[in-house]
Amino acid sequence: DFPPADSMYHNYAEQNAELQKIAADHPSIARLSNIGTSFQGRNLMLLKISDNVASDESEPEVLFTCQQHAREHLTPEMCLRIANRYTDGYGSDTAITNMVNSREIWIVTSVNPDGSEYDIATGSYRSWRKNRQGPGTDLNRNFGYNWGCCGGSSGSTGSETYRGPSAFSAPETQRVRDFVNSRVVGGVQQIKSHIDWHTYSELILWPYGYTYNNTAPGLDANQERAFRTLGQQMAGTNNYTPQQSSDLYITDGTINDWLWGVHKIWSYTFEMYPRSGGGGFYPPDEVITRETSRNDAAVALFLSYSDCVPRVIGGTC
Ligand SMILES: NS(=O)(=O)N[C@@H](Cc1ccccc1)C(=O)O
Ligand SMILES: [Ca+2]
Ligand SMILES: [Ca+2]
Ligand SMILES: [Ca+2]
Ligand SMILES: [Ca+2]
Ligand SMILES: [Zn+2]
Repeated sequence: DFPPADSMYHNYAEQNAELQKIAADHPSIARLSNIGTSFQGRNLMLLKISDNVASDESEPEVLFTCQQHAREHLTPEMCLRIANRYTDGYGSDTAITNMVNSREIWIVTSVNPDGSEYDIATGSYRSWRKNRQGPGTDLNRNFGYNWGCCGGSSGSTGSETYRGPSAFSAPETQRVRDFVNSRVVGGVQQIKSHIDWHTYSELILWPYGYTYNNTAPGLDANQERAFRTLGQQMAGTNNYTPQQSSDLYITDGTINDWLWGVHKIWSYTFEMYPRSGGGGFYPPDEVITRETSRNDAAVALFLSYSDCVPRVIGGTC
């Protein structure tokens, strides 16, 4: 479990108890399931938030994923805050009510529960990042778009950015892949936009990661401008730094590149607090409320455009 000083962070069992409570408290707009299991057999929990939640309605779908990286424990707190706000606020907050009525929101609170539990198992942090399959795979280098193409990952098993022996070699990325693929209905991908939550550095990132070029096959100038414009507007609300992810460093096999490259899902990464210092991957639990609520406006803005991101530059879908 977490060190006693950091007891406000949710371990895997506490995450799931919180999710079960949300679903129990809001049965008409929240429903809990899973996308399958991790390498060690833990359920990868999936919360759906929408009106008529038991029905698959023809409403634009939005995905939030948290904790691909084990030690980034602030990110399940962010997913839980979104889950709580968009259920508790229903019927009282106009913007929240409108989003829940007009979209289907999917939340995966922890993509890497095995790694997360391993990181805290001894009561002292282990700085673990990867999954727990063999030497560990960096899940955010294991997705199958331009996998291992471009020096943005490692082929060494001991590396923190080990891409795995093949694309989608990790059960966890396979389950995310299968869920997203399952949302192609009548040949149309129902998920329109996505945020992957990480720590740390206080950044808002958009594709591609595999190339320094702002435009590339499947990402034209208008699309880049839409990504950048919404990224900049969201950054205006939380004071993160907006940039193309390759401005940071080249990455290949990321969730963002796969979601955009294969499915044309408008996919961002948010790197949360701290910018630097601040406890690094392990900020004290006293910052949880401040640093998750810091993103409330960005999430609201994102959700308002989440059905059609090009609208942010006057486009249509
Ligand atoms: N959380 S982090 O420190 O590992 N950074 C992430 C950030 C990241 C995510 C997507 C593209 C480029 C960079 C990573 O996967 O490297
Ligand atoms: Ca504390
Ligand atoms: Ca609905
Ligand atoms: Ca639907
Ligand atoms: Ca509706
Ligand atoms: Zn990360």
